[in-house]
Amino acid sequence: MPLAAEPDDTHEEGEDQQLLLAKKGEPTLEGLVVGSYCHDVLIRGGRVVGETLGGAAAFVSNVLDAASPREAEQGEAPFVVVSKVGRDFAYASAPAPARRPPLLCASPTTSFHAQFSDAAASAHAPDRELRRVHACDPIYPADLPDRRFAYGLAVGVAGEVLPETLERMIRLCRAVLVDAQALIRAFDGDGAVGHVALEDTPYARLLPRVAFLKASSEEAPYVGVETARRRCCVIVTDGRDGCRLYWDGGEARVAPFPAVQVDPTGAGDSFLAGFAAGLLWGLSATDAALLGNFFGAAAVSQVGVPTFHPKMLQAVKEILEEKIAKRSSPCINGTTFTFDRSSVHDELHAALQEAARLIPEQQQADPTNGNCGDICSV
Ligand SMILES: Nc1ncnc2c1ncn2[C@@H]1O[C@H](COP(=O)(O)OP(=O)(O)OP(=O)(O)O)[C@@H](O)[C@H]1O
Ligand SMILES: O[C@H]1[C@H](O)[C@@H](O)[C@H](O)[C@@H](O)[C@H]1O
Repeated sequence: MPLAAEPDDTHEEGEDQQLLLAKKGEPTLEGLVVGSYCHDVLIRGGRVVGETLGGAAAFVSNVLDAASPREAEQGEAPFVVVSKVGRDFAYASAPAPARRPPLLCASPTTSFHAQFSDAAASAHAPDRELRRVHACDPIYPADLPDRRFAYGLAVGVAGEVLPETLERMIRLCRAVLVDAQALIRAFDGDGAVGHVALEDTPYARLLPRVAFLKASSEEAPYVGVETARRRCCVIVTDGRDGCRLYWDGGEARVAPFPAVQVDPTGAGDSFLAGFAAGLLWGLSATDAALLGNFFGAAAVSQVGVPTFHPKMLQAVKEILEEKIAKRSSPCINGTTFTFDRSSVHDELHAALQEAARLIPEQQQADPTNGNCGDICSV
């Protein structure tokens, strides 16, 4: 694994201007995912019921690889992951880190204990109590590659995406999508995860330069949706109820897909990546959120980072190719977005609902699933 760079915040605006022109031969829809892989320990009733690869970067990579349109039929989806782990990292050979290796640091890998309680089975209780047990180094601006990207995803889990790092992402990427959990998490002396008001953080001033901010319903009060929607499009996810989008001048509810939830971990991450993939396919934000909901539902159906059934992915790809023949242009590649539900929204939902029937097939096919038992049955 490559070694992490030393902190260095010497990049200047002028220097970044040099990067504005994409170099010949670079993929035009290349993405930049920033946030660290981590270790997740899942605990129920005082007993460890699962130990898995975690970190939004892992869930996001998994979905982007599965759902992004490919410029060529073969090969990996074009995106780079900037992530940090310690020498204790236990999942270097798992598919996401193996494809896009993290930077190696002297500090230990970020690690979370997720405590599930029976209350989590009720509709709107918080899914789990999270405690950060170890924190790896932050990701510094100098850790980001010196080139332009079509889009960026800021998906920290433990405060590793510093304000200056987000600012550099904004300079490097044409459109940046941010998970609020990267901005508003606070940790007490015991590592318990709490939240601070976004407005009180140094990230607040960057919001007008962010395209989309995604928050869970638990995080939404700290984001201040009414203020934030005047600066960027805010998406509030609400578990099995799907999500809502709020932009300056409009809002939309996007219906969920049915799922048998066994582990809610990574639902929000998978949602955001599915949403980004939808934008890459040229969908409006409200239509792209259908793909977010689809992959959120697929994520909760398995423990840890899900493995998608090839038949399901093929079905999704065929649906997108068919329905999006009527698309305008890839929104993520420009500076303006369309938000409203399109005329194909309901057709797309119905077709994806058919594909969602194939989600449980993976659970049966993958022998590593089910060994942990249900983490959080509902
Ligand atoms: N039980 C469920 N059934 C169907 N879809 C679900 C379910 N739970 C989550 N989803 C989908 O995933 C999306 C994200 O879920 P949620 O709102 O729970 O995110 P989150 O709290 O950020 O998740 P996490 O922090 O665990 O990654 C939802 O908007 C929904 O589309
Ligand atoms: O692996 C999980 C996942 O990335 C969640 O989205 C995040 O909330 C947790 O902190 C992390 O441990």
